[in-house]
Amino acid sequence: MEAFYTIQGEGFYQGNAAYFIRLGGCDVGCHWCDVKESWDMDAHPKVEIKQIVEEAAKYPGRMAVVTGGEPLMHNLDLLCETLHTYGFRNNIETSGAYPLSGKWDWICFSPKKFKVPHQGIYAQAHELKVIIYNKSDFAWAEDFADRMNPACKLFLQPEWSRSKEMLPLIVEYIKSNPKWEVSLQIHKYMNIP
Ligand SMILES: C[S@@+](CC[C@H](N)C(=O)[O-])C[C@H]1O[C@@H](n2cnc3c(N)ncnc32)[C@H](O)[C@@H]1O
Ligand SMILES: Nc1nc2[nH]cc(C(=O)O)c2c(=O)[nH]1
Ligand code: SF4
Ligand SMILES: [Mg+2]
Repeated sequence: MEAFYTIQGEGFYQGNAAYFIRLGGCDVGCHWCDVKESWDMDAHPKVEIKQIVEEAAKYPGRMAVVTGGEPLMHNLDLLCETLHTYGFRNNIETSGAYPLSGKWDWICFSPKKFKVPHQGIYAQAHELKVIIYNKSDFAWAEDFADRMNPACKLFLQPEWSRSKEMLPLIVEYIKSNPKWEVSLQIHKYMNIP
């Protein structure tokens, strides 16, 4: 759908330069999704993998973030292989709704109520990032935290339109449950992609 060099605004690598590759297509249907224009897979032209990676390699950063849409609706083996050949570190943002493909250096799993995650993701994710839309989402987040590998980083991220209401709750929650960290979508505050 699009590709751009920016600063990772979320999660563990927040603040680091990264080349984002956003793949078209998602059928998860989050009503608050901030890239609904990505949902229709057919609305976005197909681009050669080599062309995408050669463009990425023009920038000095060597961290790639593959996102979407739901990137795992595509088989990502060849994209990952090509990125690695060019010296990239491969990170993915996924809802976990489809089986994993590709070789990943970092997997950010952001589960959704609207489509159950695939079992394989729990052992493999490096980061769990739960979106907090209302108060009941804290208990929902804990349920996922229990299923993750013990080394998995845990983040709570306010749903953007609900930040004003949810942030004070997130702050208090993390003070009481310090295994969690906050993730704020800092790119939106900086007005960058
Ligand atoms: C647009 S999604 C694409 C990747 C994948 N479909 C997923 O949901 O993880 C990228 C990240 O943005 C988060 N996100 C999407 N809309 C958001 C919103 N309105 N507020 C906060 N986070 C949001 C998702 O939870 C996910 O972690
Ligand atoms: N700067 C920036 N950081 C991000 N982290 C995850 C994003 C995504 O949409 O997957 C994203 C994004 O769209 N922009
Ligand atoms: S899974 Fe990701 S891309 Fe799909 S609707 Fe939800 S937030 Fe948007
Ligand atoms: Mg985004």
